[in-house]
Amino acid sequence: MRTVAVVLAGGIGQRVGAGRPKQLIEVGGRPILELAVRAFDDHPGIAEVVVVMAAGHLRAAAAIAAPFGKVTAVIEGGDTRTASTVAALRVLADRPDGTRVLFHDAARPFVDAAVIGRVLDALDAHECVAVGMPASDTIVEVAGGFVAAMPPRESLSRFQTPQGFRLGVLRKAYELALADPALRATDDCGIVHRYLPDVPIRVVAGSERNLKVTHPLDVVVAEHLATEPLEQS
Ligand SMILES: Nc1ccn([C@@H]2O[C@H](COP(=O)(O)OP(=O)(O)OP(=O)(O)O)[C@@H](O)[C@H]2O)c(=O)n1
Ligand SMILES: C[C@](O)(CO)[C@H](O)COP(=O)(O)O
Repeated sequence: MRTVAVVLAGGIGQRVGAGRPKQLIEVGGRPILELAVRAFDDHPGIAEVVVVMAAGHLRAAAAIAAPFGKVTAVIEGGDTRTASTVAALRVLADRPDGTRVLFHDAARPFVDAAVIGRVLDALDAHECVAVGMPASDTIVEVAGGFVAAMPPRESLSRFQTPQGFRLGVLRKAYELALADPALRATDDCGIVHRYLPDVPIRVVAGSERNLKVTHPLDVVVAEHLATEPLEQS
């Protein structure tokens, strides 16, 4: 079954504050968006790439995507990451439920073939796959300025992307989510977990290099990684 990668670049990068979407910033001389698209275009397990771009920047995204033979569409995203995923699901409306689809943050330019490969392998046996890394800080739940819960650190995982799905499962989860006026989510596995709780979500290992460029400091780290790659971990 054909596998489609969706590169979500619909955000405006408010926290980085570069005055333009952070995925257009260059690290190591290449736009962050280009690096993310390249990772999927290069991967032999990916047949097609869809780019979801922030409104007002489609021309820039199309120019970046033009050299990549697997890119079939560059579309406009929505106001939230969730709305951008929905825009991609619309473009994929005619695809069979069994289609495998990977959703990736454009803001993670250093995703590599090994991580993508682990997601693809896990999708052979599972309908929903997340990428996680062990927590290194102690993470607590805080309510009203006080610690409310301290889950054991060994049970916690920091999610990265790509997140992989059988298209039919993600469609169903989003159908239920969009009917919920209280819908709030920070990722697509979260939508499946909340609205289709019986669907197991397999977690495979990510990589420390697969960081998300979120704050100005991350741009500095990304520039360093782009020019002086560290040992893979
Ligand atoms: N409306 C949105 C918001 C986010 N994203 C994408 O989802 C990924 C993770 O989002 P985030 O890091 O929050 O990016 P921004 O929304 O751009 O950042 P900020 O919240 O600081 O504005 C990014 O690749 C971003 O482009 C998207 O496709 N559509
Ligand atoms: C999907 C994600 O990258 C998993 O860690 C994360 O939830 C995205 O969050 P953001 O606030 O949209 O950057």
